[in-house]
Amino acid sequence: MFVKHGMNSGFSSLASSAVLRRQQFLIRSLNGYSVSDKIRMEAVKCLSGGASLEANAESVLRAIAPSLDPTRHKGQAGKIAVVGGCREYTGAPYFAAISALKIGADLSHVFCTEGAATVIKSYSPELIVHPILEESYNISGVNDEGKRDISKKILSEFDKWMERFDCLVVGPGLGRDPFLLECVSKIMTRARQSNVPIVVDGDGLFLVTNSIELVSGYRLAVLTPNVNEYKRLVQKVLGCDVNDQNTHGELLSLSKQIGGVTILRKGKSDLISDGEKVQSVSIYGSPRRCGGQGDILSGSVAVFLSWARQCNSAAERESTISRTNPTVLGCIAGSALLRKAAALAFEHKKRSTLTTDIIEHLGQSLEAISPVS
Ligand SMILES: NC(=O)C1=CN([C@@H]2O[C@H](COP(=O)(O)OP(=O)(O)OC[C@H]3O[C@@H](n4cnc5c(N)ncnc54)[C@H](O)[C@@H]3O)[C@@H](O)[C@H]2O)[C@@H](O)CC1
Ligand SMILES: Nc1ncnc2c1ncn2[C@@H]1O[C@H](COP(=O)(O)OP(=O)(O)OP(=O)(O)O)[C@@H](O)[C@H]1O
Ligand SMILES: [Mg+2]
Repeated sequence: MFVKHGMNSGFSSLASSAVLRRQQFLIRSLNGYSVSDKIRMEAVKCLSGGASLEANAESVLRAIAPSLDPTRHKGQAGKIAVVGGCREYTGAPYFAAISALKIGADLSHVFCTEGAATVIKSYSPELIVHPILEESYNISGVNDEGKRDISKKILSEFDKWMERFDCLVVGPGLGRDPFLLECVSKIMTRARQSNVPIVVDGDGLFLVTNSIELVSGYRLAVLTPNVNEYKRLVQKVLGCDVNDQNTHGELLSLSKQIGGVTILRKGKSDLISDGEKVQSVSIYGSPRRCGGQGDILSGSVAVFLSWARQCNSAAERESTISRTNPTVLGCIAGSALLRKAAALAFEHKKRSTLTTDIIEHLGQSLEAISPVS
């Protein structure tokens, strides 16, 4: 009994000293004010825009990063699921899922095809991999009724887990197989019914561009298009070609047209809009354009938006922030972190910088912005 009591008080003093150290750091970096007020004011400033469109991305990240409090249990820092991984692609879902863990999520799942599952598991024992998706080539002899049964089984397997997730990332390395995409549409519909946020990337954007109703009007959806994916989205939704003379107006219209879905348009500067305003993140990144950086971003946005949602409910209870959009905060923080990590990786590896090198710098970049103590 005595020992147990001693351990508890040891833990709580450890907890309070860690919290104290974090608060002291924040006070030093924010010059005065009450720490929580100032952090939230910074976050509000970032959302309310002001003269500059450039988001105060590092402040946003600091505002939403949870402290590493020993009283918290496994899962509270985020449970993320990536839906992706097929015959062609195993790297993309791995990059997204492992990035979520490296940033601080507690659990990261991958839902993929059976063939991809073995490969993804072999990359990392940290990931929880569910080999549930099917591609047409694998069920070529199956009739329509059999396909409906397979589809139902996939959905019920996914349903067992879905309520546990703080965010889904749909699309990295998903492929474009029609049967697989039809099943993923149903997964997205279920997630939406349960109010689980969805980050849509890669081939998920191919799916959504052709079936915009999957996300239309869903305020917990984030689309992260690259140059090609954006072009296709604009053509389909706005019915015109991309207009580089009206970048911000076009992004605003696109988001509004899809019912206020948050869009992160990747490029030289990342542009973010939820139809209300446009924010940009232009922190210097890397001149290397190796494949997979977008996958890091989608996994990161999933974690940060989950953290921002937790933050929001605490803030709302205190009536400090009345209008904050966690999906926008998540995008700003994700973009800033990826760019910072890419810059660090490039400093070391120069022309040979690869996505795995950037992932290795996520922790160091996060620590530089929001130190643990
Ligand atoms: N290692 C992996 O497994 C990777 C898989 N990926 C997956 O690959 C699938 C297809 O994604 P993609 O990004 O290739 O699809 P896109 O439709 O964006 O790209 C198709 C082609 O367009 C070209 N392109 C890309 N950026 C361009 C630019 N800025 N200007 C002009 N042309 C450009 C590229 O040569 C690419 O082959 C997705 O599921 C994605 O997640 C990628 O994430 C990359 C890494
Ligand atoms: N021209 C650029 N200059 C600087 N940074 C860029 C540029 N283009 C993209 N980026 C950065 O790289 C990140 C990934 O964007 P990219 O366009 O490569 O995505 P993607 O094509 O979806 O990547 P992936 O290969 O993972 O699918 C963006 O968040 C952005 O910060
Ligand atoms: Mg991509």
